[in-house]
Amino acid sequence: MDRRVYGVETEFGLTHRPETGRGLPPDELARYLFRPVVDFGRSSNIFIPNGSRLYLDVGSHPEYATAECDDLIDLIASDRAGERVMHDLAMAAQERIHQDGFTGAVYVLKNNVDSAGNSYGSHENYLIPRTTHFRRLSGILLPFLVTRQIIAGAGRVVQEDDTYEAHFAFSQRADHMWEGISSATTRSRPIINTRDEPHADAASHRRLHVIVGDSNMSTTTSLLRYGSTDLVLRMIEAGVPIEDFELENPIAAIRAISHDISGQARVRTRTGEQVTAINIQREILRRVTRFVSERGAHHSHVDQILELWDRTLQAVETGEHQLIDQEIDWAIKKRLVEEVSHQRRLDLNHPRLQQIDMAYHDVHPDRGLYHLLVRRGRAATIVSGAQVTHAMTTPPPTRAALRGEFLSTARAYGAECTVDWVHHKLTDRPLEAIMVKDPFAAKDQRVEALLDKLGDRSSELQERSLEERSRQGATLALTDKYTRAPGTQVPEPPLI
Ligand SMILES: Nc1ncnc2c1ncn2[C@@H]1O[C@H](COP(=O)(O)OP(=O)(O)OP(=O)(O)O)[C@@H](O)[C@H]1O
Ligand SMILES: [Mg+2]
Repeated sequence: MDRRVYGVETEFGLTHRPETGRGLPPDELARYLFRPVVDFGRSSNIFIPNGSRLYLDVGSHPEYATAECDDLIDLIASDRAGERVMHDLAMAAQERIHQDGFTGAVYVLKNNVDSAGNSYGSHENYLIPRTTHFRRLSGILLPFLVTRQIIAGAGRVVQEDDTYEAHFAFSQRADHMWEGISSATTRSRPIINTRDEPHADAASHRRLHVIVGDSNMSTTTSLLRYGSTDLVLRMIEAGVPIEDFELENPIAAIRAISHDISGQARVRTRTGEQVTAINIQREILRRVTRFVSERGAHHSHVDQILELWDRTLQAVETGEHQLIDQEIDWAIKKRLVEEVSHQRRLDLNHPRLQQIDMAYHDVHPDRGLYHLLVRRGRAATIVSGAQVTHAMTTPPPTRAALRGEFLSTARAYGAECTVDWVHHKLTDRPLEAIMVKDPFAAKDQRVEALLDKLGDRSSELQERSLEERSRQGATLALTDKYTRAPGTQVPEPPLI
């Protein structure tokens, strides 16, 4: 596929640390956090004007699912916008918590394990053609995903326990995966989830749901993670033959690889060969590079992705982690941990280093250590603050644009509506509900016609400025795009 739709869902860790005593229980804290969401959308599971979804499940890990993006930079900006939304909500929650007589700070962490050892995810979605043979796809993709952590892991300080000495690992999520492929997400945690909900025309497409990744702070790591996966998928879709690396036990392999930062951990393929993650990644990169040189780059970041991919493998192979310690999360974090451990003479088991690991993922722009490193010029980034602000209010030019416009217009006219990834419905006009199966469709005449029934939009609606919107709500993402000109009449809905 030349164009692909991508989406990322991120679950966040949430904690309250009061000045003394115990923090608020997680579910209560989550309710504080989501109060502005419920005020805005009358539910804790809503789509917002930028086309994304904000969601609080029964647990206490709030989720932000980006709108459908057809460009990697849009995807990364949209994911970052989710962090900013969570941060804004946390600050508003903190203020109300203080008003209610509690002390302390609210922390939102974009990581994958909390201090009690619970894991939460960062799920990737890729639109793929239905014609791709799924067995072949998973045969190639699984070894790629099992080993992808060496190029895109978030890094983790592992403390000594019954199994391990204290050490630094590639991934946070690797120890929490239980199956290679299955249709369940929560109980068994497969690497690839096969639940078939395409949010597209099921006759022609599937939505590939990858739930193995670590949440990334670094935007360059994100580019490598999504960009490399997209390239591997393209090669599979084109039917390019690739060496069979199917692993005998993908789950044992993912753990063994994570816990050996030298990249030398050997894992067995189904054919009995012993290979390292570097062997597998090198071979895949070689094939992808040849594929690109034969067919050309399909977007402007391909060269950057291939260069960073190669350099990251070289860093692992040689142990020269400084080659990537501004661009790849695990290496950025490892350098930081090593510096602190050296300066303060702490061994890796020291709780302070666990705190550093967590603080790396703090989404707070002043307090979070990843953000601090960016400010000090020690971590590279490819998405600007302005791009993130834009993504908070503006959907990418895909079906998300339709959803955003639909929501914003209905809100301006005070018309109740419901949307999901494919449906658009005005509550008062249920028979006119519109289904948009094409995730690339940024325009749809039927949606336009339905909105036209609300009024003469071009003369009655006024777009509000960013300044005006930033004064309105707890977060820019939960503000209205339009105001309605005074005196505008809203037409009566049809009698049904
Ligand atoms: N046709 C599509 N192809 C690929 N990605 C899509 C498509 N349609 C939507 N997406 C993306 O898929 C993600 C769906 O997130 P959502 O959390 O709603 O799904 P889910 O994980 O299947 O559901 P849940 O979290 O309720 O279990 C979003 O990031 C969205 O942008
Ligand atoms: Mg989800």
